[in-house]
Amino acid sequence: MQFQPLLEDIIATLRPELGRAGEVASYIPALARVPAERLGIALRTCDGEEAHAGDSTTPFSIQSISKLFTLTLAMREQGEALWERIGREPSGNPFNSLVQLEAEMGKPRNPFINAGALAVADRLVSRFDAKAQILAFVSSLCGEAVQFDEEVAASEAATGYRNAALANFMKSFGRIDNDVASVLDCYFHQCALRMNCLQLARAAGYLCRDGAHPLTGAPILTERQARRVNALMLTCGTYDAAGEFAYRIGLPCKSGVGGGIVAVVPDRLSLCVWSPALEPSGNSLLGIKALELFAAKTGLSIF
Ligand SMILES: NC(=O)CC[C@H](N)C(=O)O
Repeated sequence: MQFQPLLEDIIATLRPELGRAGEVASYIPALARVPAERLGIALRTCDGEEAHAGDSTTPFSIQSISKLFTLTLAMREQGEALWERIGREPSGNPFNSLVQLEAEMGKPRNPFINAGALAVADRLVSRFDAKAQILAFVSSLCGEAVQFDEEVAASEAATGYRNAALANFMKSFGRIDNDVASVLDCYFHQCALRMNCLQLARAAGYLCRDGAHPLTGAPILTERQARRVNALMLTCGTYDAAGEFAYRIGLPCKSGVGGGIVAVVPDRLSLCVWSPALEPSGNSLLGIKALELFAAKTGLSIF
């Protein structure tokens, strides 16, 4: 398949829609300043072929896409024990919702909502210098040094009242071991990783290769674990829009409020789209359309 002209065609088709609809996330002040009129797409196949178009090398804040990488680190470290603290069911609620946590005694529904990612961050903070580990891991996956955007991390820390509430609430149920401040610091930094579409398409490559490192082939996860991360992405990776994503796109996806979405075609390729204007559930509006076009034009889907 000729991926480069296909990606260029998707960008050309959607470019006229830039700036027309959706809202850039404004609840994190540093994100509100990102221009909405950006659109990039990149992919990397299992054989190492790459294609990219539009704003595919412009760095952005990966936000909740980071939940993929921290979950992977925690699965590597903890194996099945991780699931004593975190569930595996879609929440059907916004990513930062508090409502289920009380009824479910502080056990988050899944690792991709904020509460779940905070519980994962707690596991990582217990084990090692979590921020350094995350940077080293993600840099290794994409083969380039990635950095935290300290301005975004500070901006989240200054306004992250809901995340602080979620972490404190879980702590009150005895489900967070470390002090809340260090768990939040880890979480705000992982969300503030700055990467571009091409780096993310590379970094997510282990998910289309049965857990093998995208560049070296070394095992990152077992085949079974990789399959399970894909299952969680499909059911929980795009919050309360997961059903709509499965219906329209049919691929495991993980989104972030920075406007990025990573998608996986198992045994074929990993891809990333980016456009900062979001629909109401916090997923990139044109990112969804780009993935929908990609799935329609290639016929690639898990169904
Ligand atoms: N969905 C997201 O990308 C949310 C991440 C964001 N940092 C938050 O905690 O609200």
